[in-house]
Amino acid sequence: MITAQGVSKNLQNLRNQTPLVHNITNYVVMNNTANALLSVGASPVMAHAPEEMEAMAGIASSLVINIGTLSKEWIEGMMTAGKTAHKRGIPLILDPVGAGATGFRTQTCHQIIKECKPDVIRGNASEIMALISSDVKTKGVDSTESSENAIELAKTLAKETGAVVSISGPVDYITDGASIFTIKNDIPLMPKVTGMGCTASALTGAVAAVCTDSLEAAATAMAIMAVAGEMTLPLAKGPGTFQAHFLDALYSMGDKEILQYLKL
Ligand SMILES: Nc1ncnc2c1ncn2[C@@H]1O[C@H](COP(=O)(O)OP(=O)(O)O)[C@@H](O)[C@H]1O
Ligand SMILES: Cc1ncsc1CCOP(=O)(O)O
Ligand SMILES: [Mg+2]
Repeated sequence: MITAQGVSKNLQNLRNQTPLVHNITNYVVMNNTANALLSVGASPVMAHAPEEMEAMAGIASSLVINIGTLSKEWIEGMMTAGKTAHKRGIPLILDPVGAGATGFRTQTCHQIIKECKPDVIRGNASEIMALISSDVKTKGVDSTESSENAIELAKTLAKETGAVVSISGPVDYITDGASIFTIKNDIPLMPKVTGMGCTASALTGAVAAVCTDSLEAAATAMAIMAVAGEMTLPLAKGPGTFQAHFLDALYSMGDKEILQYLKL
Protein backbone atom coordinates (compact mmCIF):
# COMPACT_ATOMS: atom_id res chain seq x y z
CA MET A 1 0.00 0.00 0.00
CA ILE A 2 1.19 3.51 -0.78
CA THR A 3 -0.13 6.22 1.57
CA ALA A 4 0.32 9.98 1.89
CA GLN A 5 2.24 9.31 5.12
CA GLY A 6 4.56 6.89 3.32
CA VAL A 7 5.21 9.45 0.58
CA SER A 8 6.02 12.09 3.25
CA LYS A 9 8.41 9.73 5.04
CA ASN A 10 10.27 8.85 1.83
CA LEU A 11 10.53 12.52 0.84
CA GLN A 12 11.91 13.37 4.29
CA ASN A 13 14.49 10.58 4.02
CA LEU A 14 15.47 11.82 0.57
CA ARG A 15 16.00 15.38 1.85
CA ASN A 16 18.00 14.11 4.83
CA GLN A 17 20.24 11.82 2.78
CA THR A 18 20.70 13.93 -0.43
CA PRO A 19 21.62 10.86 -2.52
CA LEU A 20 23.94 11.22 -5.52
CA VAL A 21 21.88 10.31 -8.60
CA HIS A 22 23.90 9.48 -11.71
CA ASN A 23 21.93 10.32 -14.86
CA ILE A 24 22.80 9.24 -18.36
CA THR A 25 20.14 11.32 -20.01
CA ASN A 26 19.22 13.25 -23.12
CA TYR A 27 20.35 16.69 -24.29
CA VAL A 28 16.78 18.05 -24.17
CA VAL A 29 16.23 17.57 -20.44
CA MET A 30 19.66 17.59 -18.77
CA ASN A 31 19.07 21.02 -17.24
CA ASN A 32 15.41 20.46 -16.23
CA THR A 33 16.06 17.16 -14.55
CA ALA A 34 19.19 18.31 -12.73
CA ASN A 35 17.19 21.26 -11.35
CA ALA A 36 14.27 19.01 -10.40
CA LEU A 37 16.63 16.67 -8.52
CA LEU A 38 18.22 19.59 -6.68
CA SER A 39 14.81 21.08 -5.87
CA VAL A 40 13.50 17.85 -4.39
CA GLY A 41 16.63 17.40 -2.28
CA ALA A 42 18.88 15.02 -4.26
CA SER A 43 22.36 15.59 -5.69
CA PRO A 44 22.40 15.12 -9.50
CA VAL A 45 25.27 14.39 -11.85
CA MET A 46 24.84 14.12 -15.60
CA ALA A 47 27.64 12.02 -17.14
CA HIS A 48 27.84 9.71 -20.14
CA ALA A 49 31.48 9.32 -21.29
CA PRO A 50 32.34 5.61 -21.42
CA GLU A 51 35.74 6.43 -19.87
CA GLU A 52 34.19 7.42 -16.54
CA MET A 53 31.06 5.25 -16.34
CA GLU A 54 32.49 2.61 -14.01
CA ALA A 55 33.85 5.28 -11.67
CA MET A 56 30.73 7.47 -11.64
CA ALA A 57 28.26 4.61 -11.22
CA GLY A 58 30.74 3.35 -8.64
CA ILE A 59 30.13 6.30 -6.30
CA ALA A 60 26.45 7.01 -7.03
CA SER A 61 23.51 5.99 -4.86
CA SER A 62 21.37 5.24 -7.93
CA LEU A 63 21.58 5.31 -11.73
CA VAL A 64 19.01 6.57 -14.24
CA ILE A 65 19.48 5.54 -17.87
CA ASN A 66 17.36 7.61 -20.27
CA ILE A 67 17.68 6.87 -24.00
CA GLY A 68 16.08 10.14 -25.24
CA THR A 69 18.87 11.26 -27.58
CA LEU A 70 20.46 7.89 -28.17
CA SER A 71 23.48 7.28 -30.36
CA LYS A 72 25.74 4.27 -30.88
CA GLU A 73 28.55 5.94 -28.93
CA TRP A 74 26.38 6.33 -25.84
CA ILE A 75 25.28 2.70 -25.65
CA GLU A 76 28.72 1.49 -24.52
CA GLY A 77 28.63 3.94 -21.61
CA MET A 78 25.07 2.95 -20.69
CA MET A 79 26.02 -0.74 -20.61
CA THR A 80 29.13 -0.17 -18.49
CA ALA A 81 27.28 2.05 -16.01
CA GLY A 82 24.26 -0.27 -15.93
CA LYS A 83 26.36 -3.34 -15.23
CA THR A 84 28.30 -1.47 -12.53
CA ALA A 85 25.04 -0.44 -10.86
CA HIS A 86 23.74 -4.00 -10.97
CA LYS A 87 27.00 -5.38 -9.55
CA ARG A 88 26.95 -2.82 -6.70
CA GLY A 89 23.27 -3.40 -5.95
CA ILE A 90 22.30 0.26 -6.36
CA PRO A 91 18.90 0.97 -7.96
CA LEU A 92 18.83 1.23 -11.74
CA ILE A 93 15.98 3.06 -13.48
CA LEU A 94 15.39 2.82 -17.25
CA ASP A 95 13.41 5.48 -19.14
CA PRO A 96 12.74 3.97 -22.59
CA VAL A 97 12.14 7.32 -24.30
CA GLY A 98 10.78 6.74 -27.81
CA ALA A 99 10.69 2.94 -27.58
CA GLY A 100 8.27 1.87 -30.29
CA ALA A 101 9.16 4.87 -32.46
CA THR A 102 12.30 3.28 -33.94
CA GLY A 103 13.71 -0.23 -33.81
CA PHE A 104 17.05 1.21 -32.64
CA ARG A 105 15.47 2.52 -29.44
CA THR A 106 13.35 -0.57 -28.78
CA GLN A 107 16.30 -2.93 -29.34
CA THR A 108 18.63 -0.88 -27.15
CA CYS A 109 16.07 -1.06 -24.33
CA HIS A 110 15.91 -4.85 -24.72
CA GLN A 111 19.71 -5.00 -24.48
CA ILE A 112 19.80 -2.82 -21.35
CA ILE A 113 17.01 -4.86 -19.73
CA LYS A 114 18.76 -8.15 -20.51
CA GLU A 115 22.28 -7.20 -19.49
CA CYS A 116 21.76 -4.59 -16.73
CA LYS A 117 18.48 -5.74 -15.14
CA PRO A 118 16.82 -2.44 -14.21
CA ASP A 119 14.86 -2.26 -10.95
CA VAL A 120 12.27 0.12 -12.43
CA ILE A 121 11.19 0.83 -16.00
CA ARG A 122 9.30 4.18 -16.17
CA GLY A 123 7.74 5.24 -19.45
CA ASN A 124 4.56 6.48 -21.08
CA ALA A 125 1.94 3.97 -22.19
CA SER A 126 3.06 3.24 -25.74
CA GLU A 127 6.75 3.07 -24.75
CA ILE A 128 5.93 0.45 -22.13
CA MET A 129 3.65 -1.49 -24.51
CA ALA A 130 6.27 -1.43 -27.28
CA LEU A 131 8.75 -3.22 -25.01
CA ILE A 132 6.48 -6.25 -25.03
CA SER A 133 4.48 -5.95 -28.27
CA SER A 134 5.95 -5.10 -31.67
CA ASP A 135 2.48 -3.96 -32.85
CA VAL A 136 2.60 -0.77 -30.76
CA LYS A 137 4.11 2.42 -32.20
CA THR A 138 5.14 5.59 -30.33
CA LYS A 139 4.75 9.06 -31.88
CA GLY A 140 8.36 10.16 -31.44
CA VAL A 141 8.49 10.55 -27.65
CA ASP A 142 4.73 10.99 -27.15
CA SER A 143 2.36 8.20 -26.25
CA THR A 144 -0.20 6.89 -28.72
CA GLU A 145 -2.03 4.89 -26.07
CA SER A 146 -3.86 5.52 -22.80
CA SER A 147 -2.18 4.35 -19.62
CA GLU A 148 -5.16 2.03 -18.91
CA ASN A 149 -4.48 0.17 -22.17
CA ALA A 150 -0.92 -0.52 -21.02
CA ILE A 151 -1.76 -2.20 -17.70
CA GLU A 152 -1.85 -5.82 -18.84
CA LEU A 153 1.31 -5.58 -20.94
CA ALA A 154 3.02 -3.72 -18.09
CA LYS A 155 2.24 -6.61 -15.74
CA THR A 156 3.68 -9.05 -18.27
CA LEU A 157 6.78 -6.87 -18.69
CA ALA A 158 7.23 -6.75 -14.92
CA LYS A 159 6.92 -10.53 -14.59
CA GLU A 160 9.30 -11.21 -17.50
CA THR A 161 11.99 -8.75 -16.40
CA GLY A 162 11.66 -8.66 -12.61
CA ALA A 163 11.44 -4.86 -12.82
CA VAL A 164 8.73 -2.65 -11.38
CA VAL A 165 6.95 -1.01 -14.31
CA SER A 166 5.71 2.57 -13.91
CA ILE A 167 3.30 3.83 -16.59
CA SER A 168 2.72 7.59 -16.65
CA GLY A 169 -0.24 9.50 -18.03
CA PRO A 170 -3.37 11.28 -16.79
CA VAL A 171 -3.54 8.29 -14.44
CA ASP A 172 -0.28 6.59 -13.42
CA TYR A 173 -0.12 2.83 -12.84
CA ILE A 174 2.83 1.25 -11.02
CA THR A 175 3.09 -2.52 -10.90
CA ASP A 176 5.45 -5.34 -9.97
CA GLY A 177 3.31 -7.78 -11.93
CA ALA A 178 1.19 -8.70 -8.90
CA SER A 179 0.21 -5.51 -7.05
CA ILE A 180 -0.74 -2.27 -8.74
CA PHE A 181 -0.72 1.29 -7.38
CA THR A 182 -2.75 4.03 -9.04
CA ILE A 183 -2.20 7.82 -8.92
CA LYS A 184 -5.09 9.82 -10.33
CA ASN A 185 -3.90 13.44 -10.53
CA ASP A 186 -4.64 14.48 -14.12
CA ILE A 187 -2.79 17.77 -14.79
CA PRO A 188 -3.36 18.90 -18.39
CA LEU A 189 -0.33 21.24 -18.53
CA MET A 190 2.17 18.52 -17.62
CA PRO A 191 2.37 16.89 -21.08
CA LYS A 192 2.79 20.40 -22.56
CA VAL A 193 6.23 20.74 -20.92
CA THR A 194 9.04 18.67 -22.37
CA GLY A 195 10.87 16.39 -20.00
CA MET A 196 8.20 15.84 -17.36
CA GLY A 197 8.40 12.09 -17.93
CA CYS A 198 12.19 12.27 -17.76
CA THR A 199 11.81 14.19 -14.50
CA ALA A 200 9.52 11.45 -13.19
CA SER A 201 12.23 8.88 -14.00
CA ALA A 202 14.97 10.98 -12.38
CA LEU A 203 12.87 11.38 -9.21
CA THR A 204 12.27 7.62 -9.25
CA GLY A 205 16.05 7.22 -9.11
CA ALA A 206 16.28 9.68 -6.22
CA VAL A 207 13.58 7.99 -4.14
CA ALA A 208 14.86 4.49 -4.94
CA ALA A 209 18.22 5.51 -3.48
CA VAL A 210 16.59 5.93 -0.05
CA CYS A 211 13.76 3.36 -0.21
CA THR A 212 14.65 -0.29 -0.70
CA ASP A 213 11.21 -1.37 -1.96
CA SER A 214 11.21 -0.56 -5.71
CA LEU A 215 7.41 -0.60 -5.97
CA GLU A 216 7.03 1.88 -3.11
CA ALA A 217 9.89 4.01 -4.46
CA ALA A 218 8.44 4.20 -7.97
CA ALA A 219 4.95 5.03 -6.65
CA THR A 220 6.36 7.65 -4.26
CA ALA A 221 8.16 9.40 -7.12
CA MET A 222 4.97 9.53 -9.21
CA ALA A 223 3.10 10.82 -6.17
CA ILE A 224 5.66 13.62 -5.68
CA MET A 225 5.26 14.54 -9.39
CA ALA A 226 1.48 14.58 -8.98
CA VAL A 227 1.48 16.75 -5.85
CA ALA A 228 4.00 19.18 -7.37
CA GLY A 229 1.81 19.38 -10.49
CA GLU A 230 -1.30 20.18 -8.43
CA MET A 231 0.60 22.83 -6.42
CA THR A 232 1.83 24.39 -9.67
CA LEU A 233 -1.40 24.42 -11.69
CA PRO A 234 -3.09 27.44 -10.04
CA LEU A 235 0.14 29.49 -10.31
CA ALA A 236 1.10 28.78 -13.94
CA LYS A 237 -0.05 30.93 -16.84
CA GLY A 238 1.11 28.35 -19.38
CA PRO A 239 3.91 25.84 -20.03
CA GLY A 240 6.69 28.42 -19.53
CA THR A 241 5.73 29.54 -16.04
CA PHE A 242 4.68 25.95 -15.21
CA GLN A 243 8.33 24.86 -15.37
CA ALA A 244 9.55 27.45 -12.87
CA HIS A 245 6.67 26.99 -10.43
CA PHE A 246 7.06 23.20 -10.65
CA LEU A 247 10.64 23.44 -9.34
CA ASP A 248 9.46 25.70 -6.51
CA ALA A 249 6.76 23.15 -5.66
CA LEU A 250 9.30 20.30 -5.47
CA TYR A 251 11.38 22.49 -3.17
CA SER A 252 8.59 23.61 -0.84
CA MET A 253 6.36 20.51 -0.76
CA GLY A 254 5.51 19.36 2.75
CA ASP A 255 3.22 16.89 4.51
CA LYS A 256 0.28 19.29 4.26
CA GLU A 257 0.39 19.50 0.46
CA ILE A 258 0.88 15.74 0.08
CA LEU A 259 -2.19 15.08 2.24
CA GLN A 260 -4.23 17.77 0.48
CA TYR A 261 -3.47 16.98 -3.18
CA LEU A 262 -2.54 13.31 -3.59
CA LYS A 263 -5.30 11.30 -5.30
CA LEU A 264 -4.68 7.58 -4.87
N1 LIG B 1 -2.93 14.55 -18.59
C1 LIG B 1 -1.70 14.07 -18.46
N2 LIG B 1 -1.09 13.47 -19.51
C2 LIG B 1 0.17 13.00 -19.41
N3 LIG B 1 0.91 13.07 -18.28
C3 LIG B 1 0.35 13.62 -17.20
C4 LIG B 1 -0.98 14.13 -17.25
N4 LIG B 1 -1.27 14.62 -16.03
C5 LIG B 1 -0.20 14.42 -15.28
N5 LIG B 1 0.79 13.82 -15.96
C6 LIG B 1 2.11 13.51 -15.42
O1 LIG B 1 3.11 14.03 -16.29
C7 LIG B 1 4.34 13.31 -16.12
C8 LIG B 1 4.87 12.93 -17.48
O2 LIG B 1 4.08 11.90 -17.97
P1 LIG B 1 4.01 11.52 -19.53
O3 LIG B 1 3.66 12.73 -20.32
O4 LIG B 1 3.13 10.32 -19.64
O5 LIG B 1 5.50 11.04 -19.77
P2 LIG B 1 6.42 11.29 -21.02
O6 LIG B 1 6.79 12.76 -20.90
O7 LIG B 1 7.58 10.40 -20.80
O8 LIG B 1 5.63 10.98 -22.24
C9 LIG B 1 3.98 12.13 -15.20
O9 LIG B 1 4.38 12.45 -13.90
C10 LIG B 1 2.46 12.05 -15.29
O10 LIG B 1 1.88 11.52 -14.13
C1 LIG C 1 11.48 15.88 -27.08
C2 LIG C 1 12.56 14.89 -26.88
N1 LIG C 1 13.21 14.36 -27.94
C3 LIG C 1 14.16 13.50 -27.58
S1 LIG C 1 14.27 13.29 -25.93
C4 LIG C 1 13.01 14.39 -25.65
C5 LIG C 1 12.52 14.72 -24.30
C6 LIG C 1 11.43 13.79 -23.92
O1 LIG C 1 11.03 14.03 -22.60
P1 LIG C 1 9.75 13.36 -21.99
O2 LIG C 1 9.74 11.92 -22.36
O3 LIG C 1 9.93 13.54 -20.53
O4 LIG C 1 8.57 14.11 -22.53
MG1 LIG D 1 9.24 10.19 -21.80
